[in-house]
Amino acid sequence: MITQDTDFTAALQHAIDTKTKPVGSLGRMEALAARIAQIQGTLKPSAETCLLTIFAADHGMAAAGVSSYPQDVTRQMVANFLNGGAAANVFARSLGADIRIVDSGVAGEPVDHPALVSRRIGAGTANALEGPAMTGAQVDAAIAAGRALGAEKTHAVACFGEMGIGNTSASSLVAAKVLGLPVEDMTGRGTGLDDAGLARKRGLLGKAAARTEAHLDARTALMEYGGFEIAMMAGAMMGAAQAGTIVIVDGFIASVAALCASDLMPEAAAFFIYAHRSAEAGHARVLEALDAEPLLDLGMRLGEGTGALLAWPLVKAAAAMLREMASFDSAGVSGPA
Ligand SMILES: O=C(O)c1ccc[n+]([C@@H]2O[C@H](COP(=O)([O-])O)[C@@H](O)[C@H]2O)c1
Ligand SMILES: Cc1cc2nc[nH]c2cc1C
Repeated sequence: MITQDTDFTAALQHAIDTKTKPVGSLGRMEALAARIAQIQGTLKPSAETCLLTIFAADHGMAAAGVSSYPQDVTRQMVANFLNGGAAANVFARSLGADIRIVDSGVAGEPVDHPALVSRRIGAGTANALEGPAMTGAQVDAAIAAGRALGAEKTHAVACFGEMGIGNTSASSLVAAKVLGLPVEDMTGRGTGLDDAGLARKRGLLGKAAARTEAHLDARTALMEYGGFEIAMMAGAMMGAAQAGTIVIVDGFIASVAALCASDLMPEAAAFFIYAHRSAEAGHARVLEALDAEPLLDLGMRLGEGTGALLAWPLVKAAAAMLREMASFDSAGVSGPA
């Protein structure tokens, strides 16, 4: 938990305001720097290292045709991540971030690769359109496994991403239940459904939502509708916050995981920095509920942690500004007249 006192907060604002720039001229970068300083409890923060963890899992719902891509893509993309060919790999390499891939529950036989981190809860969830996606034991195991991974403090910044065909459906249902809103308002095109596909998805998710009460706590919502990767990511966000690590939250699915993490562990929310506004309908509602204004708006809707990676340089630069910029005093520059 962040427990910086009012002296620290005052000293922090003073440090930002006395940098060699007109007061407030670095705009939102100033609030970002302050946030990082609060998280790290120092006026000389640093965000020089970054680890992206991608959680992959499958969804029983995928078989009902809620996505424009087949379920096999989840497994094929895991191979692509391991071969370094996905957008997340390219962005991570380009920016100097590290990356690890976690099998949270990909359908079929376990993927066999030396670099893959296996935390399989099962071979995909059950079909949440018909009954609970997972058991109580499975949701608890997924959260616990994520929490342990997130708590490993190896980097200053943790980005979390996901891969799972059907997981925008799972996320829409989880968000709707946690927020007590109609799932129709939360449902979007995911990987790219056309109008007919979206209408069909809306109908299916509406029926799935009708199985349970309008409002559910985060654990129950994850159990009824979630995915192993979403629950594991929520746990990882909680673990990272507990370890004092800055968490950069990616797009729609990651924000739903952050919503769940904030519900399960309210003090974790102070460690979350929202990377970007996804083009997925429903993200705006979730961001609003979280009172979050993301750093970027690039029209992206890929997932994999790609938006989080792109936000990391801003986080890194904001920390460097506070740590390294001269003050009016130290540089001998005249302050405001
Ligand atoms: O992160 C986002 O905002 C986002 C928005 C739409 C789709 N995705 C990605 O697309 C996949 C889920 O889409 P769908 O249509 O299969 O539910 C999953 O692998 C996500 O990483 C991700
Ligand atoms: C190709 C592809 C890559 C992805 N990465 C994240 N979600 C994805 C969905 C698809 C379909």
